[in-house]
Amino acid sequence: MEFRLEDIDPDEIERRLAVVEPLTDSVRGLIDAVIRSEVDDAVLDRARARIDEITAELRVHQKPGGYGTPFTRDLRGMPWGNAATGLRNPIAPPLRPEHGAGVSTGSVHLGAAYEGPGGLVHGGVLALLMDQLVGECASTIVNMPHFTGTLTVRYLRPTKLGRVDLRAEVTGTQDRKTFVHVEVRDREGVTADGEAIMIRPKDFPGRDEVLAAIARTP
Ligand SMILES: CCCCCCCC/C=C\CCCCCCCC(=O)SCCNC(=O)CCNC(=O)[C@H](O)C(C)(C)COP(=O)(O)OP(=O)(O)OC[C@H]1O[C@@H](n2cnc3c(N)ncnc32)[C@H](O)[C@@H]1OP(=O)(O)O
Repeated sequence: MEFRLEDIDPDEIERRLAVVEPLTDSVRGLIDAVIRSEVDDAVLDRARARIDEITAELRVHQKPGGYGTPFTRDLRGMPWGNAATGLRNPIAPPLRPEHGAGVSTGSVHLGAAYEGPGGLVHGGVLALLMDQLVGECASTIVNMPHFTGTLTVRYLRPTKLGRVDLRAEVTGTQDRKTFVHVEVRDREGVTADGEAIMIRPKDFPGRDEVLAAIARTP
């Protein structure tokens, strides 16, 4: 986990998102189309050549490694490459968590790209979403990042592709540990639940900047 300060204002964030979010959405559409298209092989071949061209164009100037987790002076995080929530990441559904007092919620639409057994959501995808939500739930309660130490998932019944709702709730804290319960529902009710032991790491790159930003927060 590495945090870095990126000193930009809300207008600049909105300007960047206005460009990249529609691009990310278009690529999500592309992923879905690649999975479900029944066009001729020649059309698929032509599509590949055009996509390769676009990929080469985007690679002319790119970051090394992952996108990282930049944050502003107001502690607004911009983890736009995150696998579950990333606003620049076409494989992220994306989950857009909302946080209350010790409770975090989020809803996603899981289509063909998230399939495991036919017509059903992949168990690993559910674990991914649960992991993210418990992480954010534990982190926002004390405004410090937490790692998932242990996440125990029970798959209670199959989860249908389509709308899925998640809810996480802090059930206790002990020193650097925060305990979180999480539930997943499809349109017919609870399909999976989990218990997480979240741990606030003693140290992580960018920690001093995060602490300084928190100290400035009223
Ligand atoms: C924007 C600015 C920032 C501001 C912040 C505000 C909001 C932020 C919003 C969002 C934040 C991010 C949200 C992310 C969400 C995504 C979540 C993930 O996917 S996390 C990746 C997967 N998890 C790992 O990769 C962990 C890998 N493991 C480790 O790094 C270490 O093992 C770690 C940190 C988990 C523990 O290491 P130690 O050195 O701190 O642990 P020791 O000191 O030995 O133990 C401390 C206590 O924890 C228990 N413990 C240790 N490891 C445990 C484990 N794996 N499971 C359960 N308990 C464990 C121990 O028994 C001990 O408990 P006793 O004090 O004795 O009661």
